[in-house]
Amino acid sequence: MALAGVGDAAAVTQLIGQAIGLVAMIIRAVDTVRQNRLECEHLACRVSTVDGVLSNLPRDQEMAPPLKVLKNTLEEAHRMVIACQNRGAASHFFGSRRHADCFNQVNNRIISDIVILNLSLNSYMARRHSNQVLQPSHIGVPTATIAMAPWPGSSSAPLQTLMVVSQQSQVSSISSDNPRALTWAEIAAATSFSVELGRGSSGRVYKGRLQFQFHFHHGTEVAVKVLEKHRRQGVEDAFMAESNILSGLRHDHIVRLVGWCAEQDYRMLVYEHMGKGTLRDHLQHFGGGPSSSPVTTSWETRVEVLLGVARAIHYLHCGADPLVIHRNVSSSNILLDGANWTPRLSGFGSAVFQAAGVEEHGGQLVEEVVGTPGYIEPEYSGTHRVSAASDVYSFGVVVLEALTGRPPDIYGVTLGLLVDSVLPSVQEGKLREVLDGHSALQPTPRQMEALDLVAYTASRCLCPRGHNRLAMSDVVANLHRALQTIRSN
Ligand SMILES: Nc1ncnc2c1ncn2[C@@H]1O[C@H](COP(=O)(O)OP(=O)(O)OP(=O)(O)O)[C@@H](O)[C@H]1O
Repeated sequence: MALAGVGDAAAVTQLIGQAIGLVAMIIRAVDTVRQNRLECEHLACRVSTVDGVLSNLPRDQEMAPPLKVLKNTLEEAHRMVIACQNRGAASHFFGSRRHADCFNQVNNRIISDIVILNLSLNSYMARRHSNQVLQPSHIGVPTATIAMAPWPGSSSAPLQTLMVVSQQSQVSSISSDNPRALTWAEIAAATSFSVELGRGSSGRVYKGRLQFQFHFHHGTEVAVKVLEKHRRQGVEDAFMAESNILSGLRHDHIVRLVGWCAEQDYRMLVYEHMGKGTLRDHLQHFGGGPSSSPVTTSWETRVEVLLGVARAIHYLHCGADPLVIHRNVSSSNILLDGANWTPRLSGFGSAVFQAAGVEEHGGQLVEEVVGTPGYIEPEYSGTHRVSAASDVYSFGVVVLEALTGRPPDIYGVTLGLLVDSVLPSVQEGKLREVLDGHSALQPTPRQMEALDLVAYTASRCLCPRGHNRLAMSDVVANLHRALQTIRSN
């Protein structure tokens, strides 16, 4: 593929700069609006999610056409917000049109513009990938074009997308089954919505089995997440984040998205079913719960699970393209494969693309602090600036949970957070006092040596940001060493 020439690259950079500038102008203008305040705030929230996408775009000529369309929409959105600064300007701008309809239209246009931009990005990355000579570690190949249903509010012409396979050595070996748009009828054929697997902040998850005759997915067990219709704005953003981000990720320790459904008001995400539940399910024998699984009864399996998840987060931070911050790493978002207990990171509804060059400013500014209580990094919750280091902190809490078997948020038991109640003992070298007391987990001296390293790693994930907190690459290295120590037992 011909890469963009210098002139093209400069023009694309300029377009990106203009679009980012418009995003900032819209967000600033919303502060002073007097009319339609709520709608303007929703609009600002929507456009702020565009920011991360824009910052990560390659300077390639292929990006120019969708960028121009997005820029026009942002200009329209900016004019709308400015018009809302006073009543006279608003009635002049909207005329006899319903204000809510105008906001809906511009919101829908922004969504469809981002989807088209994302499709161009995927196609660019697929072509770039196919031009590279595959090294032995590059498992998987770029894949076929798949049809995607028209997004509500977008043009009625079907869109085309290409999925890419990342170049990480841990990329999934599954190469031919890419996420695709599913119709409501296909979902209804797959599930009766009677077996509930769990509930998240955005909806319920049901078990199903795909019925695609003559398709390799026929008979695949799936988990169907139905995003609830209330809180439309949040649902739309979670759906966009999860479908956009997850469909570009390929890793053995990241849950696989099979497809999505965006028909009329429905927003559903379909994943490969993970038959053994979540890591939290297997740790909660503390206070009563299942107690016979290898995750519950074996230090080796626990450290294997932690290592797999650490690799997945490391891939998000350093290997994915664009890079991703998960923002909701927790033991409930670590699913276990039914076949072999392989852990897979899930819960990408709050994930964001990492904006370039924001680390030195303390991370990227986000509208809302999201995450699970007990896992949220204090710096992020205090400043609204999220960074890869925020995921490292949350992972540190997961490691403490795996060591102690205790939940992250133990109000009602000891009135506090796990970090506050357990970390001091770990730092004072009294790990044994807080270690999971399950009868099958009495550690041998070699295991204790490994667990000390795991605990030390947790404490270095949980120290204040900038005070020697580990990067995920170091976490992976430490956990790998700990696992080898256990296996050498
Ligand atoms: N692929 C899957 N296989 C089996 N069970 C699943 C799967 N995905 C989710 N679940 C179950 O559904 C529950 C809720 O999942 P969901 O992804 O909605 O959680 P969440 O991360 O809290 O949601 P959100 O990201 O929207 O906040 C999980 O805790 C798990 O029990």
